[in-house]
Amino acid sequence: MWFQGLFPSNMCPANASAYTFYGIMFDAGSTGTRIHIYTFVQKNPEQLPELEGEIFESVKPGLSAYASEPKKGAETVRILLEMAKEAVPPSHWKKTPVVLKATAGLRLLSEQKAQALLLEVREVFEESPFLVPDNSVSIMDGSYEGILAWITVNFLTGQLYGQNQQTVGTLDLGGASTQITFLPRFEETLEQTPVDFLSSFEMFNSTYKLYTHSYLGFGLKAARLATLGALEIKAVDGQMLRSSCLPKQLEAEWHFGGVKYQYGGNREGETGFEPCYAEVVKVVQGKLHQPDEIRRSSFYAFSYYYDRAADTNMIDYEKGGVLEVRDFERKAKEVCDNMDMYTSASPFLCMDLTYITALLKEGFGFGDNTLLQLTKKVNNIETSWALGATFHLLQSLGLTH
Ligand SMILES: O=c1[nH]cnc2c1ncn2[C@@H]1O[C@H](COP(=O)(O)OP(=O)(O)O)[C@@H](O)[C@H]1O
Ligand SMILES: [Ca+2]
Repeated sequence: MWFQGLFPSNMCPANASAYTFYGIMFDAGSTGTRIHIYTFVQKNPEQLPELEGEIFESVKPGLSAYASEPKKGAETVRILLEMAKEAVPPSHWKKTPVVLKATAGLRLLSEQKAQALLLEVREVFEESPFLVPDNSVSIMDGSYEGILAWITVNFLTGQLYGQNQQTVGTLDLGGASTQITFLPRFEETLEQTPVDFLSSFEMFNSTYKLYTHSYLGFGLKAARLATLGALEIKAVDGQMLRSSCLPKQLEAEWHFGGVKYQYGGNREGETGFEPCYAEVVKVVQGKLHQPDEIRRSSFYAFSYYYDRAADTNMIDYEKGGVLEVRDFERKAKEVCDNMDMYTSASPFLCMDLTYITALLKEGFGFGDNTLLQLTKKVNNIETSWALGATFHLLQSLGLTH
């Protein structure tokens, strides 16, 4: 494969006859739309390209918030695409591919609304000076989301080439869905796993049989709605949704996926970690497959795992850090049992930390001492499925020279 030798550029000597090319990947997530502009350098025709850098920008809200105004949604993509015109020299525009992949936010919309949004985005792409491959705007299959993020992290950490490959599992917690992906080490894991949780993938001349699954409706924001009971009632407008995970006196409004929700604390009843955990655990208990082997492995965790760990100073916002699963529980207790002290943060902080704890322990079945490597960037590249997707794209287009 062409990117067999695609090493971080600091590993190879500079060469005067270097050839640079680019790839543009849009991540249309449920909470925001992001552009990743990757630069690759081919030092000479015999060598394979290297990843040189990334330009990253994002806007909020995500495309699904424009379900009823698809043209307005596509405008957000146009604005981000303007950045690509700055980043990529005009001489390269025509051969630089641009692709958008949407995730859980669009998966949850009606087919008609999702297609209307994708159509408008496609028009924005067609009007741009970039290369628009077939199928350049689509909703990505959930299993690819996990696989491609796994490829990104294991590529960036150097586990997909060289000797002593020790791949790491990945945990992604989005707004509407969540993914778990790892390379099973034990035969029993393969035997005990439903077939649709296993995916073979070829990369860097090796075939990896990965365990991967995307749980739709188990992202952090979808879980808030499930905890509040918003998914069980038909007309949410005007209904006050209450939870013991929210500050007692709180009453507020929240817009998500084009719907307005009113929510508040348990004025009369209990508040705090214990009643909150009891509420939240119902959302995950018995709903997820629990592979035994993950109790003995460590995982890279990003997206909302990272954000909430950083919000509560468990890790450094820039550098990330290593936590145990029990650290999320400890912090959830601290926040939920002292909600008055955390009034400046999001009113959902207690619920979010409690959900992360319940998802990890009761959902996936992680042990209290499972290690989580919280990571936002490796070598200054975002840990996102977008890089894995770009490798795949460039390979399919044969864009190596
Ligand atoms: O490239 C990225 N860099 C940093 N954070 C990202 C990136 N992509 C997604 N995220 C994080 O993912 C979370 C939102 O998930 P998203 O909007 O992608 O929902 P979804 O995956 O359920 O569609 C946020 O924590 C956001 O910071
Ligand atoms: Ca995502």
